[in-house]
Amino acid sequence: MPGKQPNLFAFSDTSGLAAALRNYIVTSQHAGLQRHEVFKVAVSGGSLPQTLAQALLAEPKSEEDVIKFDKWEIFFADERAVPLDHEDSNYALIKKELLDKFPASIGQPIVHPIDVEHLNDTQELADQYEKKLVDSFAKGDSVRLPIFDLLLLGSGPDGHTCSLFPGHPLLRETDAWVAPIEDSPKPPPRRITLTLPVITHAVKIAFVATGEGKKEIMKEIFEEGNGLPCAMVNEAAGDRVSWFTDNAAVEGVQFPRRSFL
Ligand SMILES: O=C(O)[C@H](O)[C@@H](O)[C@H](O)[C@H](O)COP(=O)(O)O
Repeated sequence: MPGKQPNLFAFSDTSGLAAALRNYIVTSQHAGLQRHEVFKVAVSGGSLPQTLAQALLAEPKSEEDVIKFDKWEIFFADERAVPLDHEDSNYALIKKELLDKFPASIGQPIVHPIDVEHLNDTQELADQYEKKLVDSFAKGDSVRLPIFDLLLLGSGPDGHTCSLFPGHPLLRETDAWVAPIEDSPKPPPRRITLTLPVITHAVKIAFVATGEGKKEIMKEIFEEGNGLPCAMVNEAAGDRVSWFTDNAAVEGVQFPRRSFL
């Protein structure tokens, strides 16, 4: 249905992509601050944090373009059940790529890592993370789902996003906000992840997918769907979803590109 389709943006290089992503994040930040004076974001791991750093660490072009990092609350869209200083930790990755590089003078965000007390029990790890979401989003009220201002996600070469993998029973989860997974086909196997209802309920969802290695799966996601997790997000959230890609990742993909204005 026109207007309800995801936005597909393709750039010739990562600097063009990063500049547009910065613009999009700033617009989303502005909307979040208008709405509730904070900006609630969840981020994934993989190659995303590096692109994010390129986008966010650039000098602001105007007053409007300033990243108000001290107003951000950062959650993890998925996380591996490992200590926070482990090389597989998404927290460690974001810290290294982004948080540590942001000058302290502009203020620090509130960051919500997993509670490493529960690394041996992924169900408890997920439950405790869900409690953090309840504390932040529900504040004593009963809410059906948290509404993130923005999700910043990646797509795996098999069409997974967060730690939701093709054909996995977790794709049918309807109640939990955060779920454990013990058999992730992408190592490490033990993780927690936001569930599909939480992902598709966000105000905005941005995917970043770059490189030739993504070409085949992008074709499948956009042309066939095939119940792939990324396609499920596209279908459920429609034009609240924006894909930031490079030309190599979408070469030959039959889906209308939008120009980023
Ligand atoms: O923890 C993870 O494994 C990630 O959160 C995962 O969902 C990632 O975003 C995709 O696998 C894309 O990764 P790339 O951008 O590295 O391809």
